[in-house]
Amino acid sequence: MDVRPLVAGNWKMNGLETSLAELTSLGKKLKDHPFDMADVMICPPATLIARAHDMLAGTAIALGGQDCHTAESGAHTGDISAEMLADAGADAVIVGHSERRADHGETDALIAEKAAAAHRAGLTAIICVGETEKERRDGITLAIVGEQLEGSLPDGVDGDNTVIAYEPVWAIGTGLTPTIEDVEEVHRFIRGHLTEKLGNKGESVRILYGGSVKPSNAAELLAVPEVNGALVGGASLKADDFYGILATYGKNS
Ligand SMILES: O=C[C@H](O)COP(=O)(O)O
Repeated sequence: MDVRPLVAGNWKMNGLETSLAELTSLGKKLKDHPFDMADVMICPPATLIARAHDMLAGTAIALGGQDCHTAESGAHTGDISAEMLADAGADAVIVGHSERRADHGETDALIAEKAAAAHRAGLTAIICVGETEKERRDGITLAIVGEQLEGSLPDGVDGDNTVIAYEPVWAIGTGLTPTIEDVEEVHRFIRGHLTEKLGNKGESVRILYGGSVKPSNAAELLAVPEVNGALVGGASLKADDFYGILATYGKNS
């Protein structure tokens, strides 16, 4: 099944008010060169979502958060609920990024609860999976990704409310990428898992590749079968680089 690609930028813990100039610049590029080949999203730090939402009104750029709590509200100092992200103007939220799995000990079960919270708030959950360098070396990549999918997907997943991002941990921010064959193998495996679990609904869930995607390698990576877009870290911080990745899909003017 042909699914509309999504290119999402994850700013991680980067971005002050001055960084919003990059969003203005990206919005202008997309306005000057109307682009309808893929959905475009930026996930800035939570502090910037509301301002970004105001700035991006009328543009094709959607917004996402980078994490959410499982609860709607309550005594959880420092946390942000999916409802709060939606209230600030987000359309989606990343859950289970490997940096959260590593830095905060997040488990598959917690990530499934966070994804369910995203759905409850009307947000698309972008659920991240991916193996470490050692796991790849040990030849257990598919087993690890399968286990993460099994544990991290809540009930009720479909192509409208969920996106899967395959991000090999060792490829994040390192400049390293898997071979095209390895990317294809994992994406086909994820698609198989989704269709086995969800039937036809599993066909429409977008599967993004993430890990050192940049303008110079995007064309090759995004052309791989079952790669339905990218989750971009470092290269999403600059409008020119991010637009260079988007332009891989072509522009209509
Ligand atoms: O969420 C994005 C990824 O972790 C990829 O980051 P990167 O493009 O800087 O490697």
